[in-house]
Amino acid sequence: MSQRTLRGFEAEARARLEPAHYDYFAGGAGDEATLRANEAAFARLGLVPRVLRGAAKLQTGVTLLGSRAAMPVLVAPTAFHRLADPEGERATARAVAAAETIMIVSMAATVAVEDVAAAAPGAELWFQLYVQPDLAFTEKIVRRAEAAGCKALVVTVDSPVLGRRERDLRNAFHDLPEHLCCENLRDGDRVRPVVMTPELSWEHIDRLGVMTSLPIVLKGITHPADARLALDHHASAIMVSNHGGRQLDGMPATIDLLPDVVAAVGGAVPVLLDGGVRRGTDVLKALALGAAAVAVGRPVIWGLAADGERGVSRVLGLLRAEIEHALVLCGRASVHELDVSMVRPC
Ligand SMILES: Cc1cc2nc3c(=O)[nH]c(=O)nc-3n(C[C@H](O)[C@H](O)[C@H](O)COP(=O)(O)O)c2cc1C
Ligand SMILES: CC(C)CC(=O)C(=O)O
Repeated sequence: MSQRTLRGFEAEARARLEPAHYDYFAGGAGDEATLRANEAAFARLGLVPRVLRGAAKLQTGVTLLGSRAAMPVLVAPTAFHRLADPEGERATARAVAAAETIMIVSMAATVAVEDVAAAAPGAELWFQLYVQPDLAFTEKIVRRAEAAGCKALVVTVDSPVLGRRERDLRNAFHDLPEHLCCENLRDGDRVRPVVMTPELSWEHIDRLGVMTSLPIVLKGITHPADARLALDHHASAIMVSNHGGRQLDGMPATIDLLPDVVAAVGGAVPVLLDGGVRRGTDVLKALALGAAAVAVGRPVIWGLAADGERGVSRVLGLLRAEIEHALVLCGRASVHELDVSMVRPC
């Protein structure tokens, strides 16, 4: 067992998971070119350190939309945690609370958002929403997230339809097992399916802005023109994401898309990034290129499948340690001191 790196956790998780469930978590859309590109692009960037700057006392904390995180790494929203561990999202949230960071709870969680919040008092939770075509039902979901104490609404905008995931097609993985369901979609005595909204448009974002006073984060913005539109439509933050390569295959890596989005936003709101972050040095590269923080998706699932809450704690702890180590080696005392001059192709 090699659990000294985030990638080591994947091997352990793979050994424990049902093969079709492993494929669901690990896989991407189409040829999985974007899935591979996300990690490969980080490897093509190098960090150029400064020296002799006496960086002994480190500062890794960030504040995002009023939520405090002890490191610039959030937990990205991922569905179906109870496929990885019986405690599911409860275990993830406890580990996130201990690591003092932020969990973006998926609308497609297998534990209700109220129960996630109750399991981890003190955890900073944001809620991810897929706008449902039934806007009255969408509003009910938003109200539940607000009442559970979620501090931001993360609206996923890259999924007007679901990506074509060929591993899932091959495995005929369409549904959760009988004993699990998307608890946030309970409606009376039935559970609604997750439905994508092909007609999703800026008008929906405007309506959500009226519906809630929570800050709205748009997840899945990649084109600079959309980043500018997001500002016009009062987004409080933007998340550069290609959904971990699970939606439009053939998209560039997120780290390669980040600089143009950062330039378009011009500092007006925080820009977050996810996709392929596997090392503390990846976090530093993203921050140097203008991200306010990053999020990790699969590594958290690998930790959860390998060893439940402890596994997620280990994954988050490894990232924190790697960030601190890389910061010192880069001659920086704070995650706020990173700038574009320290990133070069390698
Ligand atoms: C198994 C799995 C489930 C996911 N479920 C959701 C989801 O419910 N909502 C969402 O907005 N994104 C979802 N995502 C995308 C993640 O939020 C994130 O964009 C992606 O995982 C980041 O890439 P990484 O896995 O390389 O860190 C999911 C990703 C995975 C791998
Ligand atoms: C339930 C799914 C729509 C969750 C998701 O976003 C994903 O699998 O990428």
